[in-house]
Amino acid sequence: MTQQAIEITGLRKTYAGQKGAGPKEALKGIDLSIPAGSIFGLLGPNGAGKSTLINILAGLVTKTGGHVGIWGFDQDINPRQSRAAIGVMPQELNMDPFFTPRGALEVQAGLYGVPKSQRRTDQILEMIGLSDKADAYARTLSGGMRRRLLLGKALVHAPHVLVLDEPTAGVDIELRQMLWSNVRKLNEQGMTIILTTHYLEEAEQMCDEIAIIDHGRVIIRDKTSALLGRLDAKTLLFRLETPLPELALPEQVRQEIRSDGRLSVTYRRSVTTAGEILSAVSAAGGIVLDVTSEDPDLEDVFLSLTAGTHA
Ligand SMILES: Nc1ncnc2c1ncn2[C@@H]1O[C@H](COP(=O)(O)OP(=O)(O)OP(=O)(O)O)[C@@H](O)[C@H]1O
Repeated sequence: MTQQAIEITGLRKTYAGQKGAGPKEALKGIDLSIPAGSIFGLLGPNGAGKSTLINILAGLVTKTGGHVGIWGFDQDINPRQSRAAIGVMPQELNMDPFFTPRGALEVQAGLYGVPKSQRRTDQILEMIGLSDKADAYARTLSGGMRRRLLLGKALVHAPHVLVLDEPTAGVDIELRQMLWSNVRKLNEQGMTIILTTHYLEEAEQMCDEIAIIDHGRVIIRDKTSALLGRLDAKTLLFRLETPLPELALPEQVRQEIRSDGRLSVTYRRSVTTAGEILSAVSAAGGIVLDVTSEDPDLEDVFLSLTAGTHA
């Protein structure tokens, strides 16, 4: 049996009401196990409860009910061991401006009780590409460098599980690639990775398995490939000689003009055939210069699962 890096059962969190508002039930009974050695994606719309879940794992938010096991340690019974098993790279970039990267890593290692002889400060600095900035004040570091330092800080105690909360939100392509190559390397060395991201394409490329959280509940959890296979949606893309008025197509078929001018028609293979769509295009007098097809991506899965649940 695969060892579970994380085992969560019946996890609930209710925040006390703020400014006259009633209590907020952010997690409504989450059951989730994350296999050791995997790269696991945690997705969901804003306010779904992802940060609450991560903060509970990190020991920063107290749960209202349920059980959390990290690397086999129950958070309530073995709080120290479960905390030592996990490292979290947070979203926010605020850090003490007077620390140098080396200083920040040393302090963090101290907080986790890593003895001096076991610290890997230079190795971590090299991995995150900050060796040449090791002794520069944090306030002189760029946003990208600070983010890399946050990754480094999450690694000082060599955790079994690394959690990345929106690690690539707003970062440039170069940094994104560096982060992902680091994450892949760490995963190859056996580290379990949990990440939240708004970039579905990224989750599709990086994650072995994905859970989608919505309104404090896990609404789906599956292997990434299986999740994509669940939808029988298909898109046909037409390059036409001249634009057409809206086609007469069944209601569930979505048509739009892409920014490159191509007509995109998305339909469900179990309901509509490609032939019907081609007929509608030619009935409208369309002259097709080129046609290609696209399979559904995670965004389609996501939209179809969370559609209609938001105000
Ligand atoms: N400290 C708090 N007090 C009261 N309500 C809170 C608190 N923190 C979060 N919430 C509420 O709990 C719900 C879940 O929030 P959470 O931040 O976990 O969602 P999220 O999925 O991480 O969203 P995002 O992607 O925007 O970070 C939201 O409705 C949020 O307003």
